[in-house]
Amino acid sequence: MNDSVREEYEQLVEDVRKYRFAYYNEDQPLVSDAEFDRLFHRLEEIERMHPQLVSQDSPTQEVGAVVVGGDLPTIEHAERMLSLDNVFSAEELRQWCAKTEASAGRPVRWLSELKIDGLAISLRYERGRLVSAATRGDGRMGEDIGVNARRLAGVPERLAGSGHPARVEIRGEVFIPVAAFEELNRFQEELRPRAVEEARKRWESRPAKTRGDFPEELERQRAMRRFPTFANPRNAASGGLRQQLEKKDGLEREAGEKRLASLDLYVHGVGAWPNPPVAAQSEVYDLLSEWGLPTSPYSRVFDAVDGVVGFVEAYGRDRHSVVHELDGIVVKVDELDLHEELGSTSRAPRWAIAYKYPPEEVHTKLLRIEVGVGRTGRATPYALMEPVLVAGSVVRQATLHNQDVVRSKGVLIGDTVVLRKAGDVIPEVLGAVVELRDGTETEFEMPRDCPECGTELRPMKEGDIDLRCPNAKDCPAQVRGRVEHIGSRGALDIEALGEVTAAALTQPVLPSQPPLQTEARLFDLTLEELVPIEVVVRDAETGEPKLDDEGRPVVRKPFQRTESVYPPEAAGMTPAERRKAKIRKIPEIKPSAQAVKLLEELDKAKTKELWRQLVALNIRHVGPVAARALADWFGSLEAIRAATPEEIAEVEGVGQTIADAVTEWFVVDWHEQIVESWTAAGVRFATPGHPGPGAAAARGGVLAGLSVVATGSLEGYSRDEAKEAIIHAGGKAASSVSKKTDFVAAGPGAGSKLTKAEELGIPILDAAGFRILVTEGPGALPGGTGLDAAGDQTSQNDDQITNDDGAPADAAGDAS
Ligand SMILES: NC(=O)c1ccc[n+]([C@@H]2O[C@H](COP(=O)([O-])OP(=O)(O)OC[C@H]3O[C@@H](n4cnc5c(N)ncnc54)[C@H](O)[C@@H]3O)[C@@H](O)[C@H]2O)c1
Ligand SMILES: [Zn+2]
Repeated sequence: MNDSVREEYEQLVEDVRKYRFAYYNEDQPLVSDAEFDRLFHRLEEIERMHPQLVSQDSPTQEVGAVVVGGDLPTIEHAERMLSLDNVFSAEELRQWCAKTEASAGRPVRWLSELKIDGLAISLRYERGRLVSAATRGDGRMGEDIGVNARRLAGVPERLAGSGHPARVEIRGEVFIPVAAFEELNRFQEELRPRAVEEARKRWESRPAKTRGDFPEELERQRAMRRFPTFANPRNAASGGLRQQLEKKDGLEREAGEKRLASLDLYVHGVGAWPNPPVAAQSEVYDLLSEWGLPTSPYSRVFDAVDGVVGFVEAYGRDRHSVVHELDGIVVKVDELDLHEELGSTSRAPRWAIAYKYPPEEVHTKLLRIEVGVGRTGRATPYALMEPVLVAGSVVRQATLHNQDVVRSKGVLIGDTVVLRKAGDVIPEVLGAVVELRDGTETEFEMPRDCPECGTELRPMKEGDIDLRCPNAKDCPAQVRGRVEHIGSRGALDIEALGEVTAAALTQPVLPSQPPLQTEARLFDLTLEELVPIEVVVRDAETGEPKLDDEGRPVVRKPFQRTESVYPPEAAGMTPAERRKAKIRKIPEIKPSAQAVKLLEELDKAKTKELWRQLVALNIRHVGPVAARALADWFGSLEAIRAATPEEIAEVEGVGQTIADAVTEWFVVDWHEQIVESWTAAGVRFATPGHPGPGAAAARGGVLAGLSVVATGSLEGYSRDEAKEAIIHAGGKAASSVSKKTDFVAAGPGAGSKLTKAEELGIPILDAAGFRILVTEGPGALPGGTGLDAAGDQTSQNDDQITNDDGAPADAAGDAS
């Protein structure tokens, strides 16, 4: 063996010891579990290759924590508590099962259980009475957590039933269920303002002359440290069980009580019980359950390994359907006589194995915090991290929402942070690994000015946490957002106008003056303007510029292509003449197909429906549904502009919020300019043939005064089309069923709205009935109008349909 291996080995031993201590004794992991497992595996590998290295005190021979020197007294286990060996793939699992069956010399039944991500405890019962409770510790000695364990719901003071052994150690896992964990963190949050208030009281009780100003910010930060957001349930459970409540008082005591109350337990084994009256581990569980101990409802026994692998795969897909966090599956030989026969190593039994799922929580480095500005001007800080694989995808960016969230997470730039994929998709920074700081980390400061246009950020309303860039008119980020929105499917649906094109038009590298400083000139764009544009290619996910091999941003020219053509002097020459004159083709810059398409599509968009034009104006709250209602009622932008807020609010499907937003929109100069220049460019802000405001109702539309709910999928109508048909017929397209609803049209997939309608006795129509209703009116329905059941003809404006974002989530794709 060479020196470098020895060196690596010694480093590994040292690291594993250090990480274990931090993890078990301080509930403060320094590396992620995946990283720890990797190091541990490497250690095992080196020892397999160089057995002479293995000494008794190698970490591979030990169960885990060091228990001496802590705050709690220690207790010796009657039988050692062991850890488990790991496998990381179905392949390794099958190999392990095959090997185990070979050692057993006969087929084995496999008990498969969820591996609970909690901490192991041992409950010692003598003749059915609880005498002590301890953590696993180093396997021989554990910490005495009897006082707290006695308060867990799953720990009976006396076992139920009879025939209890003289002595038995019941092993289990203490954990915090996912739901309780979320509640616990909410509780911690609620304690913080209370802590600040207490501090304020103490401050007020001091003589006014000496006390100075109340240090509110300082107290807020102190409260954050006293009642932090827990990063994961396992560590919160471990600390919760090992806390000494009697030493706490006040809010700390309350927090401790809450934490203890959030703990739960499943038992999964026994120790120091020489002759249990059963033959299988699964039967042990039945017995424990009869004794009143909580066993896991998720365990299954399989005759063949395929069943086990299926179990592993099923929970791999469905991890979040379980009440607790799990980090793997534990597979145990069910037959107890084989446990004896197979025995254990000094660290783990040979009759059980833990299959570990890939991690969903990882550590990575927080490189920078940047601030993005969106369509409505909101400034959102987001974390840029060293790329890391979590739950199957590479993550490098996560939103931090606002400056308060950054502060409450306590992360500094340069920190090692804990990253999790929440709800399986959205990456979330949970917090920092404070112990790994080296002093070079810096605090994030929310920039004073908009990073895109330099205007000072401010809250729009008093008390708003979010800061916004007030420069709505020509902040490039906001213009880019609005232009992209104009192209989206819920607005003018312009395929060539996606995010890259929007960026090219509003924030190009070249020319230095972007073609669009606001959206006013959108319909005046010319090929000549488009062709020279150069834009930086940005990562769709992070918004960061993509870099080439030499670290320079990748720049594209989406609107130009190069074509080789003969120069003008070659005009009219034959190929032979050109050859003779040595005239070659020269490259010439031409508009790309993308440029041509964009202008064509823009041209077509000018005469699209009025409601689409309204959505394209980016008026707050005016999304497709509200825009349709406005367009149907007023028939033109001119009529909408001429209306008072009261008149607008009276339109079915529109309420005061939208009405105010619309009226306020017209007051702004540069908004008027948009309307003017779009009109001049040929945008049609009117529905041809519309007879004027209130037409449908004035015409006495067939549904005038009636409220209709459409639910489920109605053949021949999309959701929006169904609403549109109702509004068009002069009716009110309501989104929830109430006593005021006159008809419910229900197709396949209709859920609670249909049930509600049945309960209320509201007439229910299928797609065919709905078609008759919206075209010919209720009188034409087969079997009469059904209006007897629906008394109220003057349904009110009670459910206005607003959409804060003003658009559906799907934006048009970018063809470039
Ligand atoms: N991040 C770090 O720095 C760090 C340090 C040390 C250990 N760790 C992590 O701790 C774990 C290793 O510790 P370990 O020795 O406790 O091993 P382990 O967690 O891999 O497996 C053994 C434990 O699983 C528990 N368990 C859960 N459900 C069970 C069930 N149904 N049946 C039987 N046992 C069940 C038992 O308490 C048992 O002691 C690894 O996940 C490792 O990544 C992390
Ligand atoms: Zn700005």
